[in-house]
Amino acid sequence: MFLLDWFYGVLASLGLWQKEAKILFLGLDNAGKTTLLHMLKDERLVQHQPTQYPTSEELNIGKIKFKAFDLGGHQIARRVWKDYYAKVEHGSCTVMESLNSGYPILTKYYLWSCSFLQPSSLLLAAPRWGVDAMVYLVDAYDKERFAESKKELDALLSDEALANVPFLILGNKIDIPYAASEDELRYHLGLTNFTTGKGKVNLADSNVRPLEVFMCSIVRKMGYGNGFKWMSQYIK
Ligand SMILES: Nc1nc2c(ncn2[C@@H]2O[C@H](COP(=O)(O)OP(=O)(O)OP(=O)(O)O)[C@@H](O)[C@H]2O)c(=O)[nH]1
Ligand SMILES: [Mg+2]
Repeated sequence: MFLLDWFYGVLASLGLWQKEAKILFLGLDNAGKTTLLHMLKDERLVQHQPTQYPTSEELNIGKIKFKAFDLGGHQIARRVWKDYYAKVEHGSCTVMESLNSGYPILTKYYLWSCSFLQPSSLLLAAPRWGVDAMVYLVDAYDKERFAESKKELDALLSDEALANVPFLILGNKIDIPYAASEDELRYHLGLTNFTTGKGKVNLADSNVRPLEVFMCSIVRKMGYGNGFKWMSQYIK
């Protein structure tokens, strides 16, 4: 069973062995979310079109269940991020899906969204999920967009629905010369005093949300493994 051994090895090396987790990949468009997802899934580097519609990848082998949602990072896609991480609240919150756009849209957003998205046909109920961990990707080379990325990150960090969710911030593309350093990225994202420490840091009794920055290059297969290992200690 060489293949299975190899596969267990990959998940174990990422610290995801015997964990069952829903992980959301967010970040601006072009940050590298889909590239990362596919690298985790089958270690293949594939060139992707910008993600138009939410996709999920599920891996089930033995006791491991690893489900990742990749929502796309362009402007319209960002509106539905919340639908994917908000916890189920009392009663049911109606989430609708426009078949045209592929995006589930909360009822209250629906009216003002529709002229943009022009949904025509059936509306389907879609579930809402809580998430176990958040992976937020930033293109460390694209310094002009740090402010935009910070704005979206701040909105996520201040959302009560995510109050206790561990955040792994990945500064991607460090293979490109002049990409930002870790300190630079931390500074521009306003995280200088908010990261909780690498390695094993027990935050269980502290009510502090685990948050850390790791630099990586997905195409070089480096850096993100340490980030996932760090994150996995906080996934129950
Ligand atoms: N140099 C370099 N390029 C990368 C790296 N990771 C991803 N890319 C490139 O960045 C571009 C965007 O990657 P995607 O994975 O499609 O980005 P995304 O976050 O899914 O973007 P949206 O789907 O638009 O939200 C692609 O051209 C990738 O090949 C990296 O580590 N280094
Ligand atoms: Mg994508």
